Amino acid sequence: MTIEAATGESRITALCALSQQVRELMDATALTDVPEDELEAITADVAALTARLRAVARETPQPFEFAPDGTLRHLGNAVTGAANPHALPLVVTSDGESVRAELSFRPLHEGPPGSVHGGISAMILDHVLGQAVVVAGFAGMTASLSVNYRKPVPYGVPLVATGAFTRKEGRKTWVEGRIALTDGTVLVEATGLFVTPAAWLGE
Ligand SMILES: CCCCCCCC(=O)SCCNC(=O)CCNC(=O)[C@H](O)C(C)(C)COP(=O)(O)OP(=O)(O)OC[C@H]1O[C@@H](n2cnc3c(N)ncnc32)[C@H](O)[C@@H]1OP(=O)(O)O
Repeated sequence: MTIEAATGESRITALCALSQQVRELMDATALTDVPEDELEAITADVAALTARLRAVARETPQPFEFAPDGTLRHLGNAVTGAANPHALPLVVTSDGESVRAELSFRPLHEGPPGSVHGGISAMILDHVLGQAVVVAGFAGMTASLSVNYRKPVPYGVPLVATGAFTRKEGRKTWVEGRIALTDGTVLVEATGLFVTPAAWLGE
């Protein structure tokens, strides 16, 4: 994989603004209660906008790249990508040893009525654990992820996701993490095994 320097920052800013507006559209769609004729009119408007966006299209989302400040970013990522409407987007920070992200789910993420879908929580933890692998100085793909659902995850509530390295053996790295309320109450725990593909090491 080649990582290139970003170009066209003002266009990136516009793309991120569009993605945020689409998130709001998705939220509004999940909660709307407008009459049926209004739904049909809005559907036609959205279809027209979709066609305008598809007029000039990439084959893949925005790539891994170096931002102008020298940091790595992946604007097309489904969890962290500011240019991907699917992403929260999650902002993961690190103290050099572990990783942390403050987040809040939305009604759009509903699984069981009134709480967040378990697969959404697992997706967030997969990413946070992957970042913990990177912070530990390694790189890898998720080989296995074990998730323990302790309590239903509410939406519309501030939460904290954390992840940390536990051990390393050859190309295998184990990490653990959790999603908790801000008072520390653990909602979901996960352990992950990440494997550095032999190809990444030129083996
Ligand atoms: C900063 C960015 C953070 C991003 C976080 C998001 C992470 C992701 O979502 S990644 C996407 C999801 N994961 C994937 O798509 C991975 C798909 N799988 C693969 O590519 C490969 O199977 C991969 C890379 C996991 C392992 O492939 P490969 O390097 O050929 O493994 P292989 O040589 O067979 O095995 C290496 C070791 O790992 C072990 N291993 C491999 N796969 C598994 C597994 N699924 N479960 C348990 N152990 C495994 C093997 O037993 C072996 O152990 P040992 O060295 O003790 O004999």
